[in-house]
Amino acid sequence: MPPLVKFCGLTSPDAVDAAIRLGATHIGLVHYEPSQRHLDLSTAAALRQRAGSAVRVALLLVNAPPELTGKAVATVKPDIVQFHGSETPEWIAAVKQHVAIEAWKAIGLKDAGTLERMQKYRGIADRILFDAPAQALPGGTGTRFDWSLLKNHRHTMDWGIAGGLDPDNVAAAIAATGAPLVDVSTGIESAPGVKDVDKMAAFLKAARNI
Ligand SMILES: O=C(O)c1ccccc1N[C@@H]1O[C@H](COP(=O)(O)O)[C@@H](O)[C@H]1O
Repeated sequence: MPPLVKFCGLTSPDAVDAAIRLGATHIGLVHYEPSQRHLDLSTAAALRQRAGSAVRVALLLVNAPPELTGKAVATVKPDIVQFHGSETPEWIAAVKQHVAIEAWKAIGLKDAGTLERMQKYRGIADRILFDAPAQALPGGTGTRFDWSLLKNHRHTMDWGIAGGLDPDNVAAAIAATGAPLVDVSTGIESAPGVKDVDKMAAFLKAARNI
């Protein structure tokens, strides 16, 4: 079964069209002001509408307060909210009580202890996205984590990997981890926030031809 492929941090209609044409299964829109891929809610809503049902759309939020989370979901109408900050299971459960939405939780994978601690998201997050531990920003930095940490891990939740993936390393990352979903942002850009269609195509080819 080829892995699901999510292109995150799309900022333009052209990038959305290319992701769909090339066959990505998911796209991500970032609403987080410090990010170079930040979209205001009306721009995110327009890109989400453009995607229609051709791909699943994730809205990435970082520690957004409840009112903002509600407003963002109501405005953008994503299929998924990707919580990419330090949101607790209680936080995500509270959001899900108000809005029926698929919730992904990004986890900065530092060591084996992280794999134990993240069990508290079981039954609350619909997918865990393993990423590199937070740097200056909590994600989107092109930083890898140690893939070998997942080698013998028995997964108890749906999951995927992110963090420093690119067309040259994604096949090795899938081989090392067995990831059913790969998520990339920096690795398919020509400049921060600008997606490169050739890199998007190369990433999909590498992820699917293993
Ligand atoms: O893209 C961002 O700017 C961003 C900001 C804050 C949190 C997460 C962010 N991006 C997500 O981080 C992972 C890994 O990205 P990369 O491939 O290493 O650049 C991915 O899910 C991005 O969408």
